[in-house]
Amino acid sequence: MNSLESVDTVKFSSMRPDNSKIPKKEEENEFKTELENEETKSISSSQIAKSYSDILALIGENPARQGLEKTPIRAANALLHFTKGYTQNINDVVQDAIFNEDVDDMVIVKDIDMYSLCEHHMVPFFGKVSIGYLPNKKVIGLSKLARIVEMFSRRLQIQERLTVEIANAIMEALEPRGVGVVVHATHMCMVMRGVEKLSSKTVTSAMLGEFRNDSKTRQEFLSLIK
Ligand SMILES: Nc1nc2c(ncn2[C@@H]2O[C@H](COP(=O)(O)OP(=O)(O)OP(=O)(O)O)[C@@H](O)[C@H]2O)c(=O)[nH]1
Ligand SMILES: [Zn+2]
Repeated sequence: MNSLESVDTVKFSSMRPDNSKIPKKEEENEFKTELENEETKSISSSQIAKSYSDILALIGENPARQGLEKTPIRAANALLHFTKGYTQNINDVVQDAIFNEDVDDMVIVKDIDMYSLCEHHMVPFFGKVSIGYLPNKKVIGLSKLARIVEMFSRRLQIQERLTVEIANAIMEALEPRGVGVVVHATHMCMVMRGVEKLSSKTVTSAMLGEFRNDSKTRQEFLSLIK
């Protein structure tokens, strides 16, 4: 097995050698202490670092030269940060920050910074996320909307799925009358390589509940996030 395969196995395989299913990260984390999570992270980062060392050699670099000595472990820790969303679930993220409140007007948090990695090239795409919802006697802590964006963007993604996952998670956690999510992003895989279109922006949206069914609600949201 080469080292890239071993990284695959550590991070992404869902089967044990005896073919029993390894629990999903979310399930696993419920039973793990913080110390065990730290240990898992350190095993993953040293295995990923080994692979980065191989990659440095494969691109013609000398992984042993002074400037690169710590690069594999730095890059491994950076990759684990960029993909930390795999270790989070919606309950941990939202915690108890859902409050009963007799309000029913639209709530919007706009221009939430978002950084993700495209799943096709593992190259960054980044931009802004705007979220609106119509409360149904409950509101969510505002920071939790940004934390939900973090949870789904810190994974390998495509922009369309990221947008829908954010909307669905808010719908399930808060049960509002509707949710709207709009994402504006620049894909570095279209800027630094490939078609090399510096100014292109991708816009995606997900509209659920009254945001989908009622054009006035949708229009109000879209004009407020302009
Ligand atoms: N729909 C969608 N496509 C994406 C996203 N991020 C990257 N892509 C596209 O994924 C596609 C992968 O196409 P391929 O032809 O398999 O890969 P490629 O040869 O590297 O493509 P080019 O980027 O055109 O050079 C490209 O068209 C990318 O622009 C995303 O978030 N959503
Ligand atoms: Zn890409």
